Amino acid sequence: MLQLQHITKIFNTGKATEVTAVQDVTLQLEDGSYTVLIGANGSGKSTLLNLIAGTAYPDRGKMLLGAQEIQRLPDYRRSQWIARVFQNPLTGTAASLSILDNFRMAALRKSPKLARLGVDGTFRKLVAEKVATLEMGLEHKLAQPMGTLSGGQRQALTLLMTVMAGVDVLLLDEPSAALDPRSAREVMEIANRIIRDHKLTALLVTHNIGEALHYGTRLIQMETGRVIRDFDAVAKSALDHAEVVSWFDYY
Ligand SMILES: Nc1ncnc2c1ncn2[C@@H]1O[C@H](COP(=O)(O)OP(=O)(O)OP(=O)(O)O)[C@@H](O)[C@H]1O
Repeated sequence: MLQLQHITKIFNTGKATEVTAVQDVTLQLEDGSYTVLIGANGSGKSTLLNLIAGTAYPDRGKMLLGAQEIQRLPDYRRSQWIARVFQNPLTGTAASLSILDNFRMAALRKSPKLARLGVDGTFRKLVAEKVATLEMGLEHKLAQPMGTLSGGQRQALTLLMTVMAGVDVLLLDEPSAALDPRSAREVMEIANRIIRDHKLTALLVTHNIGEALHYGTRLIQMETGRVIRDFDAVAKSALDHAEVVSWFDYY
């Protein structure tokens, strides 16, 4: 379980531009849960993801992954448990390296043992098998540079790499926002399958209300750094598009 206890993040403390991006947020993300986070621009969603990933540290509060306190651990230490997929398909993978080499790098992040595995045929076979499950035909293109693939293909492979690296928590930061509608749906479906099959604890940030309603087991809304709505799976399933859009009418 990932627990956030009274997490607060303030930027530009003491200056005229001071802003409390995340304010006293307490959340428990159960193992295997899939939480969708929505909120207007500037409501603190990305900052919250940064605080969980470790690219920013909270000013106040505690964060626990299982029994371990992680709020002061740098991102590269947390990356063995926590992965993040960004909006831009170019982020997170090396464009000039082949698909296979990108998988090797992802494995290296997790464990040098896996990287040793990476130099023999077993690893290639394992990657080919996993890539085949995407049903995009990419298992025949493992030597192709990542940069030559479409955005949807890159996002799908990025998701797969995070799982092969054996993480527990997956942060999805508008992963479909830069994709055409068909690729967006494809990537969201792949993410859904991966989260379910690998029992990941997932947190998705999206501005797409359709996605927010269709995916996940919980829906949270942030406003000015605070969690203002929190719906479990049952309450979420009773929501409709118009109602969720109305939550933004204030703006
Ligand atoms: N590095 C920073 N320095 C100063 N202020 C920041 C910084 N990062 C975020 N903020 C401010 O914190 C607040 C929350 O921003 P954040 O990016 O977390 O919102 P968001 O909900 O992710 O927005 P969006 O939907 O536009 O991505 C905003 O007022 C923003 O201007």
